[in-house]
Amino acid sequence: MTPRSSEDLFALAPVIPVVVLESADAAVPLARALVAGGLAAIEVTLRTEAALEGIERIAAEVPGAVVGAGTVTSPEQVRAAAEAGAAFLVSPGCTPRLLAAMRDSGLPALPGVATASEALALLEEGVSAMKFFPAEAAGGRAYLKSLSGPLPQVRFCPTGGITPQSAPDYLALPNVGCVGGTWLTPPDAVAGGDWPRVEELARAAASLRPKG
Ligand SMILES: O=C(O)C(=O)C[C@H](O)[C@H](O)COP(=O)(O)O
Repeated sequence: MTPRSSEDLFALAPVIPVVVLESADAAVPLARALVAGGLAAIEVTLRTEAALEGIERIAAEVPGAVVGAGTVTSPEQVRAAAEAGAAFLVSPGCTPRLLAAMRDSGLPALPGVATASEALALLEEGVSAMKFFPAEAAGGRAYLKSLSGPLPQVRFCPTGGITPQSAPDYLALPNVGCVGGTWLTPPDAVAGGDWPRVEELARAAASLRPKG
């Protein structure tokens, strides 16, 4: 399924795995393991040299995967990600230039915010789905719960410091669409090609439910 909106992304799974690829060769088996475990949406961060090629390979070779680009911080990166075949975009923060480029790409996006003012600025632009980053460091679940009072129309994907233990508490909030995290792809498992372990972690994450 190709997500047409950020709400579509939220509907794919309770967790978006955030993936740091040191080698493009790991991209396809890693994505296959995540999809086999039940996590279709995969965010490949543009923090490494291998990221764009990894996105390209996943988009071309892994049916069922919805691969997006994370750590998008410039209009140039938006264009490169779209060219590589990214199906969605995620950024840690947002600026007017970055938002304009995201819009121009036509791809669903989760621009990052960490405060009420930043969320209001995006709302003024008609954006109501956002990444909340860095979730734990910026105030965590309590902070997001506080935002749901004055800004009930915003839905967040909190990311940054989230664990399988804390994810169900976040998912229980009315303003959380899904959560993001790197715990699905431990660096040693990826480096060692331990795809069964990645699939197992994905399966556990795909079955996470809101607490309470
Ligand atoms: O800059 C970005 O857009 C990122 O990709 C930041 C990541 O969302 C966090 O680094 C997640 O990392 P964990 O806290 O290990 O789950």
